[in-house]
Amino acid sequence: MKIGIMGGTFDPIHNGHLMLGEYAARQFRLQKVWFLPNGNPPHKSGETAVRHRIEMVKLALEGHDRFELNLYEAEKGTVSYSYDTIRNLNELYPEHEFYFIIGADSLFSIESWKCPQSLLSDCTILAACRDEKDQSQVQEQIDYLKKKYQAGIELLLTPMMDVSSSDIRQMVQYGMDISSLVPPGVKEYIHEHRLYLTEEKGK
Ligand SMILES: Nc1ncnc2c1ncn2[C@@H]1O[C@H](COP(=O)(O)OP(=O)(O)OP(=O)(O)O)[C@@H](O)[C@H]1O
Ligand SMILES: O=C(O)c1ccc[n+]([C@@H]2O[C@H](COP(=O)([O-])O)[C@@H](O)[C@H]2O)c1
Repeated sequence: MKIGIMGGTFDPIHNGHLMLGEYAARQFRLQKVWFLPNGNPPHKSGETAVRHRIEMVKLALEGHDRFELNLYEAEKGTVSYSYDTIRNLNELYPEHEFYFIIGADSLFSIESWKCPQSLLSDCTILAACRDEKDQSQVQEQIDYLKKKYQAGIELLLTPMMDVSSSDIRQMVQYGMDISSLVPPGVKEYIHEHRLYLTEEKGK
């Protein structure tokens, strides 16, 4: 089966993440997209407790038949590096073909990730470009990485969706309405558990 991997901190998950999963599935005929909230992100700190982030992912995925929650990184207990996740998923599920979905900006930093050669050899990367004017720059970077690492990287075209988890956290703190940015269940969860009301996040 062709499986998309959407890794992220999802603090909180938002409509941009869901849109990315939908476009990847449609454009590359992925049968499933697995959402992997990371327990200990390699590049961020002070994130909300993983149990909250998992619950919000569960609520957001309701009604999306192709989307599934995968707890591999969340339950790992150590920092989750993408190369290690993909290597382990390939071992656990040799019958599947994995497509790692990332924002195109990550393509410009992926060489500083842990073991990029391993990650780039073990799966196909789908790099989402959100801005048409940047498309040629992104294509140049794809060509560079493909040549250097013999990598499989494809351009994923998505509409521009100007939303990020950091914006949402700030909006909640300022008492602003986030209804258009997250699924209703996620909005309710954030309010019920009083997440993001202060700079210190829910533990
Ligand atoms: N609005 C969006 N449109 C398309 N892709 C997005 C969008 N927001 C995030 N992504 C992608 O989703 C993946 C997971 O992102 P993450 O969970 O870090 O969310 P984020 O909104 O970027 O968070 P933060 O604002 O806290 O950095 C990344 O590959 C990121 O590039
Ligand atoms: O493996 C790494 O070194 C690495 C470094 C930065 C980010 N990642 C992964 O990339 C995905 C999206 O990360 P980000 O920074 O866009 O939120 C998420 O699954 C992270 O675990 C992975």
